[in-house]
Amino acid sequence: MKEVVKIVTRKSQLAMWQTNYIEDLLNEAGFETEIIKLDTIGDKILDVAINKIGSKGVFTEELEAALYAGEAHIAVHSAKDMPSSLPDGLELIAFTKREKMHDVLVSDKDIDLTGKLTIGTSSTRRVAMHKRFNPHFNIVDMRGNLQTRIGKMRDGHCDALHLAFAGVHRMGYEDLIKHHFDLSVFTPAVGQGSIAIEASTSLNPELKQKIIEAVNDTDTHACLAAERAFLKKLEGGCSVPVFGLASQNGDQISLRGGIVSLDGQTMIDDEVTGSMSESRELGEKLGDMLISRGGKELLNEIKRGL
Ligand SMILES: NCc1[nH]cc(CCC(=O)O)c1CC(=O)O
Repeated sequence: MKEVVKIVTRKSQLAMWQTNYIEDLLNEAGFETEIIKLDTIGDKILDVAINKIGSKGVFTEELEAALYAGEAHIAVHSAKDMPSSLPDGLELIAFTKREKMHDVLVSDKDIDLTGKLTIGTSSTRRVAMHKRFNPHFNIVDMRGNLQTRIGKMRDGHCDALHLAFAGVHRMGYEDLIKHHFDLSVFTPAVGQGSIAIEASTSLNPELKQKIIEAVNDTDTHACLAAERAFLKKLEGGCSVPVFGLASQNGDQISLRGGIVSLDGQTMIDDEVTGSMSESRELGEKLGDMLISRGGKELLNEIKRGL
């Protein structure tokens, strides 16, 4: 008899794509899989901006309850949606090989970036970056899953949606991409493009090891360790305008990251390079560098303004 891995996930189409991707990896490794689908607060409350809902784990808490209760062995998340600190007794055990990390503009129309475009997004990072780099854009809040947002765009709420390439690609909307943002200018949120596996620290160690072997990409894991350590130093979640992206070259990791004020006026950013075996320390180092340049004060000011 094959061993069964019980997987808990959100119900959205993107979450299901990502869960099916994990299922395939586990099935190839000889496991059977069972899916439990749950709604999170982030899925239920759609008329409030994410940073106003208040809870840090808006897309994670209900899934974590299933892990605590032992109803599921693992939860599947977009790595980007994971707070930098997890609740006691839970850990991220694996990260999948990353999809392309950059952001894109999606639209039915031809897009002229020099024009007065109305852009839909619910990310404070994207709003702040546009205020800095594209102050002529009009930004409107756009919540909901990808399908809902595209529907709202087609109803005339905005000219284009600002989204992660990864989600657009996974949902098959690539032909609507009208612009690819440059990674070095429009640096993504920490974790963008990777799928994270969360488990209880009391998960059977042998099962945990087998799941890691089936799912984890070592290079991505090292990059995400650096990015998440950086975010943790800044005590940031996915709702603050912090960006961070690590890339790996041989046994070296380079990490670029920063904070941008909500009005786009102030940006503190820097880059560090170091050994892949010390990726977490590298992230902490970059965090400390930004803090010494006034990063904490900037973040406090941002949090007051949210
Ligand atoms: N914030 C929601 C979210 N979480 C993960 C993705 C896309 C997939 C990914 O980045 O891994 C998205 C949508 C988006 O930002 O466009």
